[in-house]
Amino acid sequence: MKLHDLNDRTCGCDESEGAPGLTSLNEALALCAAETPLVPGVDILPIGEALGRCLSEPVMSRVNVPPFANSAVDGYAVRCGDLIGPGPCILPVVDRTAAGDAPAQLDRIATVRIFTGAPLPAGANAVVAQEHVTLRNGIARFDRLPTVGANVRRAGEDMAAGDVILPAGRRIGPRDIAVMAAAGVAEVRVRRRLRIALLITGSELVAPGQEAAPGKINDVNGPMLEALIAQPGVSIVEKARIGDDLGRLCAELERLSGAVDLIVTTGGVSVGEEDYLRRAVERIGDRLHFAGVALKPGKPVSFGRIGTALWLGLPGNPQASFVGWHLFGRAIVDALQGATGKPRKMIVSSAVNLRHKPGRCELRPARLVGFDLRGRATVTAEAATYSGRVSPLADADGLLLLPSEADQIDTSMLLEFLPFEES
Ligand SMILES: Nc1nc2c(c(=O)[nH]1)N[C@H]1C(S)=C(S)[C@@H](COP(=O)(O)OP(=O)(O)OC[C@H]3O[C@@H](n4cnc5c(N)ncnc54)[C@H](O)[C@@H]3O)O[C@H]1N2
Ligand code: MOO
Repeated sequence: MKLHDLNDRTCGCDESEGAPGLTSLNEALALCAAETPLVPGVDILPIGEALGRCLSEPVMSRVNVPPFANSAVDGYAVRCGDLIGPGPCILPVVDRTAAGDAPAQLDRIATVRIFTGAPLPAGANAVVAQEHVTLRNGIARFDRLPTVGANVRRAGEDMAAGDVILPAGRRIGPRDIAVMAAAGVAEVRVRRRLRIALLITGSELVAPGQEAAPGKINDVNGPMLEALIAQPGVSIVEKARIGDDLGRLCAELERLSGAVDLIVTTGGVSVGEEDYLRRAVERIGDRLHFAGVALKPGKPVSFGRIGTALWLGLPGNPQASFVGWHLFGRAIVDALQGATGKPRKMIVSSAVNLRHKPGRCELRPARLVGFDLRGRATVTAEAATYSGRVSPLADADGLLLLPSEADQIDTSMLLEFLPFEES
């Protein structure tokens, strides 16, 4: 990956001084949560098809887990009350029980040969592991007396029938599927699939691989956002690339607003004469919740409503578009689905001193490089953020938050870091 000239200033991010007229990052995130309605409607899915979907109601265990007391080891089931004195204990083996068998009976001074997972014989209350037992002519002998419950997995010790095992709003992961399978849950109710439209604007754009005439560039945001948005529970039902034309944009936004839950646009959201998105939403939309955030990159990011559809206007610069989706797009998707989980966050320190211009929070692609003397993760980042550059994204493990008021970031400061979930 090429090293960038640290002194070059071609980004445009710092064109307006400070943050006049911009909404703070926290306020913008609060508006995303407050102004996003929960989508109506649920799907009922087999648990094996529910990965990544969001529970619309709590899930309860249908059974006790385990459903019956069973042995945690291969060994010999005993009744502790039979075993008195210092030992050794000498007991006849009167039965044999394996996983899947119906429970045996232990109703006399004896032992039952038992295997891991087999139901504990009625009357037995402990299992002696076979490593501590010698067996000769059907007689088991062991020296150490077991305590009541030794090597026994009690019925319901993991989960009890009726227990809430997963809360509403949980985004289902592989571990949740394990818990539901154990609890005898076959199907779950999850929020219905979101319908998202992706509209990439810019007269300069061509599809990657297509011959680019002078003045044209490859569309980065289209393929990048398709990959970022494509999650279980979300369908991109419309995607289009259109030129900078106010009339066409208005018509397209109006059409899409009746068909989807969320319209995501990129480009054309800043202050230039060819930037039509805000004007289009002001003309045909119902609300503009914010237009511009004290954030770098991503300053022009905007959020509003057109009819029943939400609109997220991401900037054209690819790094700004990426950060805008990471912060606001994911928050809006979570709110539409009623997801209660919070994005993962780490506290790190920078392995190198960094400079930052006060006024806007900055989210700079950064790489995890090791640990400091206190065991805290350390990161390195480029000396500046260039929102038009794409290559720093591939090198990064996450986004490092440089607080808006800080001008110097030194290696002793604690910083927030948002790790990427995908590899
Ligand atoms: N006078 C000012 N100019 C700019 C300001 C400002 O405050 N005052 N803000 C700058 C910031 S910050 C950003 S970010 C950009 C965002 O502008 P837009 O959202 O209107 O985006 P465009 O002007 O359409 O494009 C910006 C840039 O990105 C390239 N681009 C656009 N779409 C794509 C795509 N799909 N794939 C790859 N590259 C794309 C486009 O060609 C431009 O170079 O505005 C600054 N200007
Ligand atoms: O270049 Mo701008 O700050 O949004 O990304």
